[in-house]
Amino acid sequence: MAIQKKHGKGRLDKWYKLAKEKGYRARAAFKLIQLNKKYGFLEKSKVVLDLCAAPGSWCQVCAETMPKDSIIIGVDLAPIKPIPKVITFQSDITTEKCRATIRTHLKTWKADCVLHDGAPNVGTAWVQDSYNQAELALHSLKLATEFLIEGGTFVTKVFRSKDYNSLLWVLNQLFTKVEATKPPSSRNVSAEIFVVCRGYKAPKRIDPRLLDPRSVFEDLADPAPNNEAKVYNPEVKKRKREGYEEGDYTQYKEIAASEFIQTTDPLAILGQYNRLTFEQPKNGDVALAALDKLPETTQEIRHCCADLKVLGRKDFKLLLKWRLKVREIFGLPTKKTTKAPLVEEVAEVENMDEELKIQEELQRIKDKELAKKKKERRKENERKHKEIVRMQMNMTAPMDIGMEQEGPRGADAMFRLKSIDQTEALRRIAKGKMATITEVDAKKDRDSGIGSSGETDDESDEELDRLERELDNMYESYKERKAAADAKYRAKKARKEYGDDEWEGVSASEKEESDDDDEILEEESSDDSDAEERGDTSKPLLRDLDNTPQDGAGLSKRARGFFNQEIFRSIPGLLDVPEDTEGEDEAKNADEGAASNGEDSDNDVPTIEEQKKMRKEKAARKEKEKEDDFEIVKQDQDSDDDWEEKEKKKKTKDGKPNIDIITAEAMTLAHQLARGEKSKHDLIDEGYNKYAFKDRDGLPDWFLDDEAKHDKPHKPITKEAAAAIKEKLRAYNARPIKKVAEARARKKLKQAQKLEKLKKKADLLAGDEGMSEKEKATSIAKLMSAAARKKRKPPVKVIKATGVNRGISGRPRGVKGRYKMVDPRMKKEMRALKRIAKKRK
Ligand SMILES: C[S@@+](CC[C@H](N)C(=O)[O-])C[C@H]1O[C@@H](n2cnc3c(N)ncnc32)[C@H](O)[C@@H]1O
Repeated sequence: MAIQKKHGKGRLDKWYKLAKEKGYRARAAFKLIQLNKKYGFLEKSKVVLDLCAAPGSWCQVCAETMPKDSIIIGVDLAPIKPIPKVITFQSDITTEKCRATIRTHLKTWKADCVLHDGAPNVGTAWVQDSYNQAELALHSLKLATEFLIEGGTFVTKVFRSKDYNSLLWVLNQLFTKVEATKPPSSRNVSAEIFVVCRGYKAPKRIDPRLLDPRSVFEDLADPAPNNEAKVYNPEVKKRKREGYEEGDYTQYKEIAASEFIQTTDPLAILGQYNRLTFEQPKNGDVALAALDKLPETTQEIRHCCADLKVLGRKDFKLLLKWRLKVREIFGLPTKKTTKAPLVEEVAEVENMDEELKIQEELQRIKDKELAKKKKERRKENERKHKEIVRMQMNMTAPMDIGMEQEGPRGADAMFRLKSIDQTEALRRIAKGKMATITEVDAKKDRDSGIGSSGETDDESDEELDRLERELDNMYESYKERKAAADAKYRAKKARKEYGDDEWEGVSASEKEESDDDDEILEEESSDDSDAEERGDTSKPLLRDLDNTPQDGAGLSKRARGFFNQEIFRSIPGLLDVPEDTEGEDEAKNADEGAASNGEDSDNDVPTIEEQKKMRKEKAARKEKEKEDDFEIVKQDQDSDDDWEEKEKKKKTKDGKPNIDIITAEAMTLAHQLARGEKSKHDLIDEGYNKYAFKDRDGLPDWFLDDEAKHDKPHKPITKEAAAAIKEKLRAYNARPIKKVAEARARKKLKQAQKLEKLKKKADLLAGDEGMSEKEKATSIAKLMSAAARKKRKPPVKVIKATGVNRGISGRPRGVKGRYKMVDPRMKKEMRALKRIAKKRK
């Protein structure tokens, strides 16, 4: 992962730009906005105390969000430029003077909310920084306990350090709800976190120790380090997210090798140190010298001692064995020597040795296998990473990734029957229940294989999951980068998010959804028939959110909305809602067909051809019926919120429907429907295509996106439809742009206002009894001519770019109105141009 810079351009992120745009004094404003969005404490507050408020962006947010005439008090060590409706002053929040000043401002009022975003001077050691932050937070809490109203809210910033839990404990004693959260605008690289405490308990007496940093943050004994884990899992390195332990600030440590031999806890040394040294200390170490000369201290052992942090399990074992051997030579007690006196026990030790040997051999084989697998995985990772990078550089399309996999018959193939061979699932599939193998089944199946250990499978699963997640993340960041650079892509994405993509007939995904629903319904109807008998039809999971009845004809919501337009109402057979009778009819037809066929009577399921034929016959019958009868079109019950749909349905003045067809495909379809070349049944038939039954479950986004780009139905376009759309677009483009239209409208409005004024003045003059008719006429004429006179624009001032004005950018000092800067160069060029023009004449 790239390390985010904490300085320079790294700091100027989108929140910084947004803050500049919105006029906030710091990007921190968005932290409060986001916290308030989540918890909504500002809207209901009348008095807010902002501790450590400079430069004042939180105060700005408070002034914007809180009710009118609220009291906002901001205090900081640094001066705060005045903010309307906010009282600010300079003080240290840890002092008594600050407390007294707040009291004078608040008088008898209590604060509904106390905010604290203080940050002491950071840049010293991490431990010190985090402690100072926690201490400052505790000071702010102390002020909060004095000024906060019962039930009030306290928001504070803290660092995730070892003091964090102590602070949280204290907060929990004083508030009913304490939640820690990190708003999205807070940088990920920052250890800061915000704690929002709601419901101040306002106890009558607070134990002073609760707010005293010395007693709250007093050191607890560190738990014993797990050196065994450090030694035997050297690859898994724990990051020091909580900073370094007290007194343990250096990262590199070494110790004499003789210490390792003599210690009773060798694992502790292997876990904590970087190197075992053979260098003699100033005053000399006999044991170390002897150790250095021993033949057991081989070159390999020396290599291992040189850097303990790079050693693996095997190397550590080698060092431990070496230690035991040397201890024996030096006559130091070992397990063997302590057990030596008993003859029977010696025999036991030998036995253990043999077992140990076998175990070691097994371990060696296992290690070898693991190393091989690891190497393969690393290679695969590197290859995938390369591909992603290539894709991000637009050197390859996302679809190329994964092409080298073994395809539909490979080990990971979706339809591989081998993997379900030994499970229940195969039997269930054979029975026709279309059961799928669950993850658990599959896992069990894999783990039960002889010789394959569960641990290895789990590991590879985890690795695969990790890889997939990594791929997904990379694709997400690729999309973000593309969106940042490409406005069209952004617009497309936004359209997709709001489900406002171009209309494409019966969309595959919607179809898929409805198919899924059907599946569930089928299953439930078989299993849950009791519920149906009870009349219990409530199935909340399957409820349509917009409460519009499903037409059951397989049309998507967008398609239904399209066909709901007035123009299609007159087309018979398009909007009729298929009722349950349709199913019954079909069943009847099927029965009839079966009866007439005679030999097929056992087989209840008609073939696809038969179904199509039946559907056509039924459509013809219905058409005939409708020709005879009046057709009753069901009115949609629009909800009030559905104003967009209502607007669409509104007719224009001349009674024509207000339809907006924007694609050539939709126009072609509209033409075909209007001419009767296509019927509803044709549309339903077309809906059953290869795109409608695609299984997209579990497929990665990059793959689905790429599929969606290329693998979609091609709808026909006619020449006339294309021409009609072209004409429509031309008309759209001929309209003036919004700005021009607005400017024109403004001009018109001004003129109308002027005219209105003139009229009033003329009326007054006309009604003036002290004036003769002639005088009235002349003064009205004067008024009119004055109004008609155009205001003369003041002339443009010419300023010489010499003297104090030489090389300045922007308006020269003391110049008002329009101006033009000229310099000798410009003068000369103008003259030259004039000369040339004269010569040409
Ligand atoms: C991150 S800034 C606050 C930003 C502020 N919330 C805003 O929205 O503009 C942290 C502030 O804490 C202030 N500060 C640190 N220690 C303080 C103390 N003991 N008393 C008052 N202010 C302090 C610093 O002066 C600094 O301005």
